[in-house]
Amino acid sequence: MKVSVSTSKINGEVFAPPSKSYTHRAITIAALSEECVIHRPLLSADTLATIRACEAFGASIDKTEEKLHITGVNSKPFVPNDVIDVANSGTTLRFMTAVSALTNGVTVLTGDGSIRNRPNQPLLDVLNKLGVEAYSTRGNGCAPLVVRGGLKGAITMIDGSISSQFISALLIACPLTTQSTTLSIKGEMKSRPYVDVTIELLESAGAEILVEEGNTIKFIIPANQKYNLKEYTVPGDFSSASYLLAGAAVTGSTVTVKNLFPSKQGDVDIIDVLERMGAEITWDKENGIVKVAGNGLKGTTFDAGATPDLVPTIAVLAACAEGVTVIENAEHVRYKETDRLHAMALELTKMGISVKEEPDQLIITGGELHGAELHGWHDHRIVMALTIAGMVAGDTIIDTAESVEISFPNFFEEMMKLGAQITLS
Ligand SMILES: O=C(O)C1=C[C@@H](OP(=O)(O)O)[C@@H](O)[C@H](O)C1
Ligand SMILES: C=C(OP(=O)(O)O)C(=O)O
Repeated sequence: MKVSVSTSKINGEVFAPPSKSYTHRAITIAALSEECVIHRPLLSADTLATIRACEAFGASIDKTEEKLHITGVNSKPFVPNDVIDVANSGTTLRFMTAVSALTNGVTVLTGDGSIRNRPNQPLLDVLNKLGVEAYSTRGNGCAPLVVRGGLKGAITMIDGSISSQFISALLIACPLTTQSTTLSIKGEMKSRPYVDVTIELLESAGAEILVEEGNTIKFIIPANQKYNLKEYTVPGDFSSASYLLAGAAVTGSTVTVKNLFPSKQGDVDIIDVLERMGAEITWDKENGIVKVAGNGLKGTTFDAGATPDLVPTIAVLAACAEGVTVIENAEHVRYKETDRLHAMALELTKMGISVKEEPDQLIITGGELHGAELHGWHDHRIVMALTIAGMVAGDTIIDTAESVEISFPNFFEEMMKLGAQITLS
């Protein structure tokens, strides 16, 4: 699908969609519990992959738009009777690799072309130290993965610089084993807020994880725990909201986004960044309402260590701002659905913006965007960010637009309701 974007202003009120990260965790932890109702889940291509995988492990899931009723496997996932296909979802692959380690048989996990190029070796290495046989069929750390269950606790270590999803996955599986686990983090722990989201959900399910901060972060995971998630309401998604808020900021529009309550999501930082760049922004935390009005933006420095998913949005804000923006500490942004540093550098350059790409940085000099034919890289965040850029430039066509299905299926409809001049073909 292609999206054609003309210069647009957007105005009005919109609800942020439910959080993808919270939905993945709620489904997985509910599937390992006995019985749970999840209210307002995100139903998107990625969370549907998690639903399918949990069903393959023996959970039964009844779904409507408004809720999921999950009958879980009470800590004992079955051996799936087919390969698990996670489609495009990294979170699903990493979480289900760890769930596979809890079975008493062999699971094979694979996904689409993008997923089969994303790294998992640090997770496989730790699982092998925890009594599991886990390997990549091609020996390169990428899916297809094979996991023979038998997870036990141990004292071990993992590299924190590639993906926090490895840590979240282990935090979900290890409490259900018969020996405790201590997991130390080697190097800088990237995307830390996502691990905090995992712990928040585990605690809602009655689990206990101890965290030792210090030069080395340590997670101490007591054994023989059970999950008892009974009822959970998914909060709004700040990463998805970033496109709505940035869309208003770059087009000089006024937009109100609801369903944005304080949360452990790191991407809540978008509010701070917009403020720093000069947008007029207010956040009524009690009522979960963010209101933004576009104003001439100016460049900033942004550390992407904790919030990689904001990078495409901030790259577009930078392109529309006066002066230079440095997006730094961003190497891990290359290991997503696509290499997002490279993709954004290339596409913004096509729109006439000067972008310098370093191994872990983008240096973007704001300027006048012009319309262009752009590649969406089959990546939801690239497509949504470039749509915002197109609303400034006009005459912009972006391919692979269907990929918004991954996290924000009604993105274009919501934008059109706000007045964006968009056509799909
Ligand atoms: O755990 C999660 O829900 C996620 C963690 C982050 O990945 P990394 O930890 O690989 O950076 C983020 O980019 C992804 O969109 C969702
Ligand atoms: C990287 C993302 O998700 P995942 O890792 O689950 O594919 C994302 O949503 O931007």
